[in-house]
Amino acid sequence: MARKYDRVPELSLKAYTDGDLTARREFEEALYEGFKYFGFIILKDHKVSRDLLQRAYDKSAEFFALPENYKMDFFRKDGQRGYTPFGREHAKDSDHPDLKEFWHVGREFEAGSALEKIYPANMWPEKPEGFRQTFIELYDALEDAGLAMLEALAPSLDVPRDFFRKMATDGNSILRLLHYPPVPEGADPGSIRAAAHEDINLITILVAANGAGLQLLDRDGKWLPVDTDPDNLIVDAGDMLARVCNDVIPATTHRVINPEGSVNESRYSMPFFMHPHSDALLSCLDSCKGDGAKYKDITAHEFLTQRLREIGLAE
Ligand SMILES: O=C(O)CCC(=O)C(=O)O
Ligand SMILES: [Fe+2]
Repeated sequence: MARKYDRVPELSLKAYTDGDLTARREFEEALYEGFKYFGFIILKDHKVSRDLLQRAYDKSAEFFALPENYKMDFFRKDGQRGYTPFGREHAKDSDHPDLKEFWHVGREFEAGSALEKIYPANMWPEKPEGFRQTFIELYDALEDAGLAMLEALAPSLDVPRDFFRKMATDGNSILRLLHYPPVPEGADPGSIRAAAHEDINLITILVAANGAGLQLLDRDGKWLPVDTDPDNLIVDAGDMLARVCNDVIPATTHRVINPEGSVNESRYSMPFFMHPHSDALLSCLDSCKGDGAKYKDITAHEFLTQRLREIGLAE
C-alpha cells in the first residue's frame, strides 16, 4: 500500500491551533494520512497539563486500590457509568474476558438540564478525595483536544469544518479510567489485558499509559507497538467514523498485551471515547460514497446499543 508516512505520525496541536495556513494544512494532511494508513496518530504540544495528568493517574491508582466491596457500590450492569469489575468486558469477537477493571465518567450536567433525559448521571465516590474534580477537569481538557482533531479532519472529507464538531457537541463521550492489575496466577490463558478490538466511537483520545503493551494492527496485518512519551496523547479512529466515511478511514484494530518477562506490574491508562450526540445519524458522506455506501444509516444511539450488547455490557 502506498503510504506517505512510514511510521505513526507525530503532530503538534499547537501548530494547528496557533500556526499559519501552511502549518494548519500540513497538520490536516498528516492527520488524514496517519488515520488512513495507521488509524493512529500521536499528538504533542496539547493543552492537557502534565500536572493534571499526574493527578489523574494518582487518583485512578488510589481508587482502584480501594476494597472491592467499596468499588462494587458503583457497579451498574450496563457499564455506562461508575465501576466495572475485573473480568466483565470482552472484545466483540472474543469469548475470553479482558484482564482489566475500569471506571466510566460521562458528560456532567446540571440538575434540570435537557441532557438529564438522555444520559445517565455520573456516579462519584467520596474516596479518594478530589476524584470528581480531577476527572471533570480531565474530561473537559480531553474533549477540547478531541474537538480540535475532529475539526481538523473535516476538510479532508470535504465537509464543513464544524461538521463533526456539531455531531460531538453534547455527545455521549466517555472517559474510561483503566486498571490492568498484575496478571493473576491462573488467569484464563486465552485472556489478555485487552483483546484485539476496534473502538465503537468517532475517535479516541488516549492518554499515553504508564506502561507498554498497546499495539495496533497495521494495514499489512502486522502488530506495531504504540509507544510514546507519557506527555503525549494518542488519537485513534473508531467504528462510527469508519461508518460515516465508508471505511476510507477504517477503524483500527488494537489490543493491549500482557507484560513480558519478569515484570508483572499494574498498568493504568485513560482513553476518552468521543461519541456523537445520541440522535446523530451515522450516514455515509457524499465524498466517500465511491461505488456506494457499505453501511445502512443508523443513529449513534442504536449503533452504540448494538455494540454494547456484543461486548457483554448491555442485555
Ligand atoms: O489501555 C490502553 O492503552 C488502550 C485501551 C483501549 O484500547 C480501550 O479501552 O478501548
Ligand atoms: Fe480501544
